[in-house]
This record gives sequence, structure tokens and C-alpha cells, in this order.
Amino acid sequence: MAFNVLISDPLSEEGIQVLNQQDGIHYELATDLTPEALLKKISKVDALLVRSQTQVTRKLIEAAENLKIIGRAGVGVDNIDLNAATERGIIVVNAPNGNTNSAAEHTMAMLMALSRKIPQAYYSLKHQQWDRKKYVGVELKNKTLGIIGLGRIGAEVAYRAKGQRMNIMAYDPFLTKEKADHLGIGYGTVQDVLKEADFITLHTPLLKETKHLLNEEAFEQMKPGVQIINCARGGIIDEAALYEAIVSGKVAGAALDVFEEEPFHDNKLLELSEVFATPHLGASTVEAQENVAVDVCQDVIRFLTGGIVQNPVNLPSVPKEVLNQIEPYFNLAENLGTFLIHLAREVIEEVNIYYSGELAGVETAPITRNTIKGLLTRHLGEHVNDVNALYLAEKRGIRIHENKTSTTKGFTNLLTVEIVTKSEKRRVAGTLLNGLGPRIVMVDDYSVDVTPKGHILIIHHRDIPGVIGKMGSLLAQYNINIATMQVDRADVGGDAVMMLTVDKHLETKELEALKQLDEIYQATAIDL
Ligand SMILES: NC(=O)c1ccc[n+]([C@@H]2O[C@H](COP(=O)([O-])OP(=O)(O)OC[C@H]3O[C@@H](n4cnc5c(N)ncnc54)[C@H](O)[C@@H]3O)[C@@H](O)[C@H]2O)c1
Ligand SMILES: O=C(O)[C@H](O)COP(=O)(O)O
Repeated sequence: MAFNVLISDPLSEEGIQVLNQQDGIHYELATDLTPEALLKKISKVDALLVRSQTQVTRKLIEAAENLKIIGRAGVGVDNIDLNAATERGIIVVNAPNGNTNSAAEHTMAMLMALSRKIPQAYYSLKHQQWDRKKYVGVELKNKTLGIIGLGRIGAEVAYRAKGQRMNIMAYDPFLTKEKADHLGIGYGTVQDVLKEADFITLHTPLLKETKHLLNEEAFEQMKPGVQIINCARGGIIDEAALYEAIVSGKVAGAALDVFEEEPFHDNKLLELSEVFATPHLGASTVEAQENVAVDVCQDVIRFLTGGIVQNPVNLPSVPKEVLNQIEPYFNLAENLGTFLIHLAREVIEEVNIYYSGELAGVETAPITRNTIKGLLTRHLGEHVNDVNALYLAEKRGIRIHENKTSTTKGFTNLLTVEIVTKSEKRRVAGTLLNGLGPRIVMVDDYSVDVTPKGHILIIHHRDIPGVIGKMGSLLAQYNINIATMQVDRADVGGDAVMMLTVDKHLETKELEALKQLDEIYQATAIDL
């Protein structure tokens, strides 16, 4: 068979050699295509190889009649419309391990250059100025490095910064005490990191949750004189807020490799002498480029020749006959996972999934994968899929147990998911009602009946007269319309839960206002 491969971003020669060695592969290297020119070419392409520059949009994917696989020679897939690719059955693979070292080294280079103002001092020398007073730096030794996102790159940065005798304070939603102790670092909430760090470095993906993670409010919480490094993704920092924080003197310096808009020829931040930057060079080393090019080309060849890929980002692969039987449960499972992660107040150590009634007799592994996918996506982003969900959970030390039980509590099928954290267990159960679709029927020990869809608000409160009224008036003040509402309680005057569906997404300030009411212990908004 013959396949056309289009390489639309610069790719290392080593990767191209991998393509050359395979019979039936015709490749074209075209790295300067305009979006319009790429759109014209794409219909004849079987495999598209990109880095971060090519924008693989829905429009491009929809025009790609023959496209079977998109290979990303690197980690971040935020330039690829994964939903559009999945909808079209196009597999996306990346190369997540090949550039970890280079990105960590680049971060360290930025950190050291920042602390000693090396780019600024060099620039002044180039302009015939010999100024020793202006470029007095600070030592890294005994300073606190705040790391937000302790995945592959964040952890490598932590190792290296310890070599500089820095103290590390990290935040990652999957960072446990055990892992922090093993690395010999401190950990806390994101607020702890913001408050305590002398330098802050970002290593999260760009997700809905991390967009503008460093915003005006975050800068306010930081120490005066803090310095910022971003070698992850533009957009994690609100650039306008960073500009103001530097002008006001709160932030003493910033070293940036990535930007909200790339490429650019003009960025206001670069007018400030406290800022220096590189044009997205974190992975630009000979070694990293060889690694990622070889990894991604090998995966593309494996896929095109009928093999199993090693780094799938979105692969849905379930045999047809099994799929027909269990597919209706996938959405319910994913929604239960998403629901529970919002209730988690601590790091999740264990997940127990109970299959009851009809469900006890079917192939449940793909349903488990969808549950875990729902649980992890909030913090790990869109690259979590039913193929890699269990692996990602295992990497984070989360134990997963499937249980088949005969207890159905009156339902013909019941899927119950429980998370276990250091100090509590939280549970949610759902069912597929014949002809009526999915329902959430239990939250912890409370009975409810809610379609898992839209904007859900769960309020844990004390069962006393007036609390429902107060809650209703407060929502009305914020112009939030209640669509449906149910209440259940443990005992008269004891703990109770309200489960509401509302017509719009609840903002943090609105949830905080609810929590200010004496009778309310917890208010959680979930968008499904
Ligand atoms: N500048 C470059 O050239 C370059 C090179 C490589 C990678 N990157 C970028 O670096 C980022 C991280 O890469 P990685 O390989 O370490 O990925 P990774 O998946 O191993 O790590 C990301 C970590 O971020 C954590 N996270 C998610 N949401 C968070 C939040 N709200 N707060 C704190 N932590 C959160 C995740 O739990 C995960 O542990 C990616 O965006 C990637 O694209 C940039
Ligand atoms: O996500 C990544 O792997 C890095 O940002 C590298 O991007 P690049 O391949 O465009 O250098």
C-alpha cells in the first residue's frame, strides 16, 4: 500500500530517515505553507506530521478526506483540534518523552539568566555600556522555587534546582506527600506556592483550567520582587496582568519562552527591561528534535502498517460487538468520573468502581477506562483518552479496583464510582433508565435523580428551616435561574444535600458567596 505523508513543520533528518526506510511511504516536506495552501493539499494526505506551529483546525481536519493519523513531534497538542480528529476517526499520536530533558534544561538556563540579568547585561555591553551597578543579581541558593505542574518537565526542573541548593515548593493536583518526600521537595496548594516562592516556573499544559492561571489576582498574592519563568505554554500567564505587575514593581523579572500569540513580531512585554525571551526554543536541541522525530515517525509507520501505536492521544479502540453492548454506558461513566473529581478535596489515592445488575455480566474494562478518563481530564486535559487513562492514573499512583456486585438498589443496572483520599471517601452512582437515558441516582449516601447534563450545583448543608430560601435568594441576586432541585438528608436537623440544575455556569465568587452562609458546608459547581 502507498501512503502520502505531509510534514508541515521542521522535522529532524533522523525522523525522515525512518520514513525513507519504509516501503510505500511518499513524503513531502513543506514547512512554509500558508493555512490556505495547507487546506488545498490536505485532501490527498494520509498522515500529517507537525510540531507546534501548524494549526490543525477543525476546518483543516474536515477537509482531510484521506487523513488517518496526525503525528505531533513533541508534547503539547493544543494546536490540534482533538475533538475534530476523534470525531473523524483520525488518531493523534505525540512524542511526550523526547524533549523533557531539553525543556528542563532550557528552564534552568532561563532561571539562571534571570537571576543574574545576563541577557540585559549582554545587551548593554553590545551597546557600548560598561555598567556593573545596574546588573546586580540575586543568588539562587536558599531561595524558594515554586513549580506549578510537577509532571515530566516540572520534576526534572525540581531535580536540577535542588542542585542549585534551592528550596522547592510545588503544586500539582496529582502530587502526593509520598512523591514529594521521594523527590525531597515541599508541596502545598497553588496559593502556598504563589505566596512563598521567590521564583515561579510553570510546567502545566494549556487547558481550560490553566488558562490565565497567573492573572492579576495571582500576582497580588506573590512576594514583592518575585521572578517568573514560563517555558510551558503562552496563555497560562495573562500577559496584560504580567505587564502591569512588572510596571508596578511587584514582579522583578520574567523569562518567557512561550506567548499567548505565536509567532509575533511585536509584544508589549518585550518593551520592559525586566523581561527577556526566547522564541519557543524549549525543545530546540539536536537531541530533543532527533528523539521526538524518530518517536513520532515510528508511531506513524506502526499505525499505517497495522501495528499498535505507543503514544496515542485519542485512540478509541474497542471490538465492534463489545462496543455495541457497552457503548451506551461510556458517557455515563465519564460523567460520573468528572462529577467526582469536582467533589475531591484531596489527592485521590484509590478509585473503586462497582458494576451491579446487568452491568455485572458485561465487559467492563472500557467503561472503567471512560470513568477514569472523566476523572483525570479536568487536570490532565484533552490528551487523556480511553486508551491512556489507566496508564496515566497508574503513573500518578492511583489504585483502581473493579467490583461486580449483585446489589442493585432496585435498578436493572447501576454503576457506582467511589474515590478514596487520605481522609474521606466520596461516591456517586448512575444508571441507564430504559428509554429515559442516563441518571445520577446517588451522591455519597443521598438519593437524587438528575440527568448528568448542563450546569449542576451540589450544596452540602445543615437541615434547618430557611436554608433553601437563603440559597434561592442568593442565586436570584446573581441572576441564576434554578431549573430543577432536589433535597435529601441523613437525619432531621442533620447533614443534607441539595442538588440543583441551573441555567448558567457558576463563577467562583458566586460559589464563595454561597459558602459564606453559615448552614452551607460545601458548594460545588459541575459543568457536564
Ligand atoms: N517550551 C517548549 O518548547 C516546551 C517543550 C516541552 C513541553 N512544553 C510544554 O510543557 C508542558 C508540560 O509538559 P510535560 O511533558 O511536563 O507534561 P506532563 O503531562 O508530564 O505534566 C504536566 C503536569 O501539569 C499538571 N497540571 C495540570 N493542571 C494543573 C494545574 N491546574 N495546576 C498545577 N498542575 C497542573 C498535571 O497534573 C501534570 O502532572 C506542556 O504544556 C508542554 O507542551 C513546552
Ligand atoms: O509541546 C512541546 O513539545 C514543545 O512546546 C515544543 O514545541 P515545538 O515542537 O514547536 O518546538
